[in-house]
Amino acid sequence: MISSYTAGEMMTKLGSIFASVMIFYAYFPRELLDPVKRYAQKSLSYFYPYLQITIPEYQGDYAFERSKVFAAVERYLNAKSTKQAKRLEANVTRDNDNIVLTLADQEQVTDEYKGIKIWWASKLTTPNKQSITFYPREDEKRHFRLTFHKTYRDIIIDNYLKHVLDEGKSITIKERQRKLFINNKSENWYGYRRSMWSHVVFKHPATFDTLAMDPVKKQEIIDDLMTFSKAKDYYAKVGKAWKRGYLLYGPPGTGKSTMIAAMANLLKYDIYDLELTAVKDNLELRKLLLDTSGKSIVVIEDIDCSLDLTGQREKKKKDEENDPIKDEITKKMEEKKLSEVTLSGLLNFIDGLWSSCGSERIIVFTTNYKDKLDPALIRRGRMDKHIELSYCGFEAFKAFAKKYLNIDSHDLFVDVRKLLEETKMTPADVAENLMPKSDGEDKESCLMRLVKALEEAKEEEKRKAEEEEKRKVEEEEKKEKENGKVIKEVLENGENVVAE
Ligand SMILES: Nc1ncnc2c1ncn2[C@@H]1O[C@H](COP(=O)(O)OP(=O)(O)OP(=O)(O)O)[C@@H](O)[C@H]1O
Ligand SMILES: [Mg+2]
Repeated sequence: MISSYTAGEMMTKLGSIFASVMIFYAYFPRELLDPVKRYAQKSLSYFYPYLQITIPEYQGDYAFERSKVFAAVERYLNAKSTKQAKRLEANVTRDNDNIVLTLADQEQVTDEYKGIKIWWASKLTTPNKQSITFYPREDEKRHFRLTFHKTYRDIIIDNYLKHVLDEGKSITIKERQRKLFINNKSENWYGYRRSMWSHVVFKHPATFDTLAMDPVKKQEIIDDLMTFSKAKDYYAKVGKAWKRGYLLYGPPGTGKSTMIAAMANLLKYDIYDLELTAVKDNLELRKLLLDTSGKSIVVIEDIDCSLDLTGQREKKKKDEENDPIKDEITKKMEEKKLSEVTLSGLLNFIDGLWSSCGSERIIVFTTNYKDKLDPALIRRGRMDKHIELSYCGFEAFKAFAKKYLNIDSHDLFVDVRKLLEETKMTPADVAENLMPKSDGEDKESCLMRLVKALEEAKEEEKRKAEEEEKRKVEEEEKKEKENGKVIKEVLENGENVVAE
């Protein structure tokens, strides 16, 4: 009989059966349909050896926040589904141009845990009531359903679900968009925007690979950071807060800020760039601290210029009248118009950071003049590791040559090495001279430019040293002359006294 149907007739027949079922559903009284459905499900579950767990996207009808469990499961399944599922949904992440693939509706993936097979499915339910809403989720409700054999009930509930959540969370951390926070002036803390920190997406390209410095020193810093980031249990065991302080010091242009970006990229932390001069007083500083979160680096750049160490400065004023460094700091401080934050306020801030909410934090200070800082500020326990970033050495130059010119050796390297030993040039200047100025510029002319710049710098240093020497000699001569004059006067006076 069936074979006598053509394909077209077959489709028509099936279509009419489907239509009849739909009409039956639509007109059959709901009060009768629900108990029938419930009864059918109950009898089915009696014979059905599997258990199901549903994880809804929003818990409760009026929940505005997406369930964290759902989000973690979603991340976990996304990682699995890109390899397994045939139908995926592509979404663009917020503030970003990355594409994230998620399981499409009704799509399934299988997972295995300690030899147990688990089936996951993504479901979308659309209620048939007609409503207009601002929240699309009210129309569409998504959930994940996991199915497994009931023999494994305990292991799935006690172990597997925890494993999924942990994995999901760690993928979220790995893939999350990191942020760079900058503190707002307190005038803007309230009102429309109501925020102590403004943020942008943190996308600095610096990494430890691109940071040119002595490889041994670099590896030591990387190891220190990695040990810190994995030491949750250790810190808990010894009863220390899971925090670490770094002081980066060295002349301008030696890569202090670049290293902070590399640290954040390595550990995948957010950065809180704290501008102390925009903070009115110690109380505000404390409030800002409370508004930061874990997995972050709190940075205070140019700490020497941001803080009014009045007490100390007044005491030292006499001895430092001719100190050009101090003059420069004072000038910078005046330009920035100081806040009322005091040294003790800052010390409390750091200690507070150590003991307050959130863990896994790093604090970094940068300065051009380490010696000018109050020892209390940088003692171990506050600043655990002091890192000096200095003028460009040969190893750092080699890293730049690899990065910009893709070479490991060249005849001119000998000259560069000698010149770098004889003169001081910051990595920023070496990079600027070595970088090809156009697409076609050849390696030799880039190296030549650097050699020339180094020679000029050497000449300049020599000239300055000679000038300084000349100045010293002149000063000596002047002093000697004055001393001679005084002696002469004394002698003359002595003769007069004798004559009288
Ligand atoms: N060691 C380095 N490796 C790679 N690039 C560097 C290094 N040092 C400096 N640079 C380059 O030089 C520029 C200036 O560096 P950076 O801002 O990190 O210096 P800084 O030490 O923070 O200076 P300042 O004390 O003035 O703040 C950056 O654009 C960076 O790319
Ligand atoms: Mg800097």
